[in-house]
Amino acid sequence: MIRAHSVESVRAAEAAAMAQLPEGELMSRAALGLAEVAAARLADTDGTTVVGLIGAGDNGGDTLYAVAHLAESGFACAVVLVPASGREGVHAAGLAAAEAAGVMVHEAAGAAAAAAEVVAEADVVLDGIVGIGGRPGLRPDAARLVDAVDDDAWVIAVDLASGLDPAGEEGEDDAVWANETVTFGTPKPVHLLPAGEAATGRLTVVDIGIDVDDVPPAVERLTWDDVAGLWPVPGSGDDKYSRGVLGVVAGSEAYPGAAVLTTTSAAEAGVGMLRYVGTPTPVGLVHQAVPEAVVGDGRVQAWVVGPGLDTDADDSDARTQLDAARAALASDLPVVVDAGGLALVEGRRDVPTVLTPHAGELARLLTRLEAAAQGTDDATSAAPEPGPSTDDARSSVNRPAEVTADDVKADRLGHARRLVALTGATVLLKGATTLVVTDGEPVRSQADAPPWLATAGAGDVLSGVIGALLAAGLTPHDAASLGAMVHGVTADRVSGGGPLRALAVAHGIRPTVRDLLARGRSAPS
Ligand SMILES: NC(=O)C1=CN([C@@H]2O[C@H](COP(=O)(O)OP(=O)(O)OC[C@H]3O[C@@H](n4cnc5c(N)ncnc54)[C@H](O)[C@@H]3O)[C@@H](O)[C@H]2O)[C@@H](O)CC1
Ligand SMILES: Nc1ncnc2c1ncn2[C@@H]1O[C@H](COP(=O)(O)OP(=O)(O)O)[C@@H](O)[C@H]1O
Ligand SMILES: [K+]
Repeated sequence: MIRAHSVESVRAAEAAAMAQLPEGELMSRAALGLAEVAAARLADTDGTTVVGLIGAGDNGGDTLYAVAHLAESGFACAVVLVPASGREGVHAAGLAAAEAAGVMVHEAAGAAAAAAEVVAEADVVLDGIVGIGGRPGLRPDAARLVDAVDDDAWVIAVDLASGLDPAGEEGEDDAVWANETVTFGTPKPVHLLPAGEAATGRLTVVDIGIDVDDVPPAVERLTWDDVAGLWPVPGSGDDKYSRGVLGVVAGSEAYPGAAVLTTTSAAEAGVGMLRYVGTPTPVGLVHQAVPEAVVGDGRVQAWVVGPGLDTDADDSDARTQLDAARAALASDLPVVVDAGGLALVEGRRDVPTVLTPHAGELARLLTRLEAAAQGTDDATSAAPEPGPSTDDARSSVNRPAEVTADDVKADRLGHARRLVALTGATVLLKGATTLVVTDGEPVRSQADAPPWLATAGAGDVLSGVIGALLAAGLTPHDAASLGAMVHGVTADRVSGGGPLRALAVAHGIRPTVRDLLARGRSAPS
C-alpha cells in the first residue's frame, strides 16, 4: 500500500524528527537524496548541465544544497533565484553552500530574459520554487522561467511540482509539468490524486527519517502486494454458499451484452455462486456464456444492480426485472449500483453500498439527489424556463445548480465527496485515476489501467468483480478499491500496449488474480 499524508501530518512528523536531530539534518538528507536521483538521471541521459529554480522557502533550500552536491560531483550547475527580492529572499545557508561549491547564481529579478536563457540550457532542471508551503498556481515571473525550460530537459520536481495544490484538492493548469518528482519522507496527497498526478510524473520517496507509520494517511493506493492480504481465498471448510452468492440484475432487451460482461467477470473473479435476473434475451445469452450462473431470484449475500438495465422499458418482463432491482436496493444486503441502477437510487443508503458512476453519471445523480434533498423538482429541469409565472420564477431561484460532467472532471474528489455526503455510500468514480471515497476512510486512488480501458462495457466488467468481492464479505471500501485495482491491472496485461475489448478484460481477471496471489505467496514476509 502506498500511503500519502496531509501537509499538517508531514509538518508534525518533521517537527518530531527535528527535535531529535541536529539542526539542518532533515534538509541535508533531503538534498542528498535529491542529488543522487538527479545524478542518476544525468548519467542515464548523458546530461551535463543542471539548473535549479529556487523559491523563497525551504523547498528552495533543499534544491540549493542538492545543486551544491551536483557541482561537487563535477556537473555544470547554475541556480536561478526566482523571488523578486533576489538573494535576500532565499535560504541563506543553502545559497552559501551552492556558491562555495562553484554554482553560478543568477537572479531573475530585473534580468528575466538572461535568467530564461540560463534555464533553457539545462539538461536537468530541479524545480525548487515551492513545496508543501505553496499555494496553487505560479506567479507570472516563475511561470515565465518554467516556460523557458527546453522540451528535451528532464524536469525533477522537488517534493512536488510547483503550482500544484499540495492537498490535491484543487486542479491547477499553471504548474510545473515534471518528468519526475522526488519527495521526502512520505508521498503527499497531490501525488496520487487526479488534480496532480499527471504533473507529478514518476515518484521517488527519499527516506529522511521521519516516522509516519502510525499517522492516518489522507490518501492510499493499493499495490500488487496487497492482493494476497485482501483477496478472499477459500479454505478447506468452505462451500459455494459460505464463499458468497452474488445476485446480478443487469442487461435488458436494449443492452443484453452487459449481462454477459458482468456475470462473466464475477465468475472469473471466483464468486461462490451466481444468480442472474433479467429479461429473455440476456437470459439466453447468460445461459450460453456463463453456464454456471443460475437464472432467477433466490438467496444471495450481495447484489449488482444496473449494468445495461433499461429503466425506461415498460413491457412485463422489464417491469419484473425492475421490481427485482428495486427489491435488491431495498434489501439489507450489500449492493453495487452501476449505470441504469443509479437512476433507482433515492437518497441515503443505510446498507453497505458501492455506487460506481463515471463523471457524467455522477453529475446526473448529484443534480437529481441535490434537487430532491432541497425538496425541488427533478433537476433535469434545473434551468429556468422562459417566461415563468411568479411562483415558477421563485422556485427556480431556489433550485440547486445543475452539475455537469465538466464540473465533475474539474474536481473529481470534491464531487465524489458530495455524493458520499448525500448518500452515505462508498462512491467509486471511474476515470484514468479511479477514486474510491467512503466517509471516515482515507481516499483510495487507483491508476492501474491503460487508456485503452476506456471502452464500452469495461464498467460492466468492473461491477462484476466488485460484486464478487462484496458477496465474499469485503467491506465496500476494500471491495471497490481492490476491484478497481485488479480490473486495471488486468486491462494493462491484456492490452499489452494494444487495443482492448471488455470481454477480454473479463476473461483476464482469473489469471491476473492467480498471478497476484502467487506473488503474495512468494513475497518475503
Ligand atoms: N521542514 C523541514 O525540516 C523540511 C522541509 N523540507 C522542504 O521544505 C519545503 C517546505 O518549505 P516551506 O515551508 O518553507 O515552504 P515552501 O518552500 O514550499 O514555500 C514557501 C514559500 O513559497 C512562497 N510561495 C507560496 N506559494 C507560491 C506560489 N504559488 N508561487 C511562488 N511562491 C510561492 C511563499 O511566499 C513562501 O516564501 C518542503 O516542501 C520540502 O521541500 C525538506 O527539506 C525536508 C525537511
Ligand atoms: N483514460 C483512461 N485510462 C484508464 N482507464 C480509463 C480511462 N477512462 C476510463 N477508464 C476506465 O474504463 C472503464 C470505463 O467504464 P464505463 O465508463 O462505465 O464504461 P461502460 O459504461 O461502457 O461499461 C472504467 O473502469 C474507467 O475507470
Ligand atoms: K517544487
